[in-house]
Amino acid sequence: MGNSFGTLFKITTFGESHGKALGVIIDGCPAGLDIDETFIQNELIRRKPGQSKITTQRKENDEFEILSGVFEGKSTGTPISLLIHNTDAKSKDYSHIAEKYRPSHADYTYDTKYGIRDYRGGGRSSARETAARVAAGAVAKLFLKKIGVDVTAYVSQVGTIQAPEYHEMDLSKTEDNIVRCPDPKVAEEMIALIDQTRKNQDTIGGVVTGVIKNTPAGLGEPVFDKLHAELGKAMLSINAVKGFEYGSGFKGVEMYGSEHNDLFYNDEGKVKTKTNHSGGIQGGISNGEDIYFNVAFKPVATIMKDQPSIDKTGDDATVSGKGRHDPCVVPRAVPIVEAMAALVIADFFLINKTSKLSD
Ligand SMILES: Cc1cc2nc3c(=O)[nH]c(=O)nc-3n(C[C@H](O)[C@H](O)[C@H](O)COP(=O)(O)O)c2cc1C
Ligand SMILES: C=C(O[C@@H]1CC(C(=O)O)=C[C@@H](OP(=O)(O)O)[C@H]1O)C(=O)O
Repeated sequence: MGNSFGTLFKITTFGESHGKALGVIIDGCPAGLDIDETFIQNELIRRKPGQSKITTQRKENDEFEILSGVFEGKSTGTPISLLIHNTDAKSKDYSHIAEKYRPSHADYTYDTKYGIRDYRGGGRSSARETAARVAAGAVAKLFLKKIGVDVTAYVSQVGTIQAPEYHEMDLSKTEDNIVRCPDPKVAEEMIALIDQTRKNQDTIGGVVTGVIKNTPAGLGEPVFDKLHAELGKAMLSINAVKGFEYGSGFKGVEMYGSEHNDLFYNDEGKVKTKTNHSGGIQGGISNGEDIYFNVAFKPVATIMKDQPSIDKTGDDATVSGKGRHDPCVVPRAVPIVEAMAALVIADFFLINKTSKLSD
């Protein structure tokens, strides 16, 4: 609850957007894992702010320091703690929201719950916190690499502009453009739309699709902690997320059972299905097919225009758009979605180790 996530591969994050630093404690990473710091840094670079004209202009390098849990390049089985300093906060630009509530951000709800709010940027509610998740997710990815599981994500929609289905594109091209859509033509249209929206002092939403390949069959709990339920929780815990669907998702309701059922066949001794409307999960448990899912992100709340709102006393107030903000979150949300997915799969992999005598 609160600041922690996971059962056996557990993380706790800490820190605020304009505080001294933020970080994560990873508790449960098995000992003996090679902790490739260059890989972790690259994942943080993929998420960091200030990377292109279609992201927030705050410039953080997001360099990290490991404080514990790693010895001679390997995890020791003790908690791994990892710190990222904030170096470009410019907190004075945010005093205008000390007493006023930005529509659709977390200002009002934080004040209501705690009676005190770090108004510098979004404080704890800022997606800056997700840097810590990406660092932890990178460690989970290193663990998953060992067992051959591959977690990727890409931008599949911005506004009404949509990319083709994931199997119709080369996902290795996702990092080739600043919006992180593997289809170069669609990517260009998405970038133009985000850029125009930014110039209009507005923001826009989008969808990130996650694809997990080579998951062993059998991960996930059969009742409450189903694999898709945990993936859904992980994704819905990311800032600005409004929807989660996996496999055929909401579109599946338009099909008949005869079309929707994934027919089994024997592929030289391996059980496979001819279609994958199940999204690689049946009964809450992975079946070995690709796991794929969509995560919907709303348009960013802080827009660069004046908007009517109220202040702390309930009086009418105008909130002006100040500070440095993303015009659309999805390009930078890609590594966050991957990180959260990797944490869920790593966690279930450890949990599964205790579910069968023969393992
Ligand atoms: C990668 C990423 C970047 C974001 N950047 C901004 C931003 O610059 N400005 C903003 O107002 N919200 C931004 N958000 C969304 C807010 O953090 C989020 O709307 C806020 O915490 C309120 O939570 P909610 O939208 O989930 O209700 C971003 C979200 C993500 C995932
Ligand atoms: C700094 C980052 O993105 C921030 C996410 C964010 C928000 O409200 O979510 C608001 C902006 O920053 P601040 O907290 O200063 O208002 C973004 O720049 C980051 O992701 O590292």
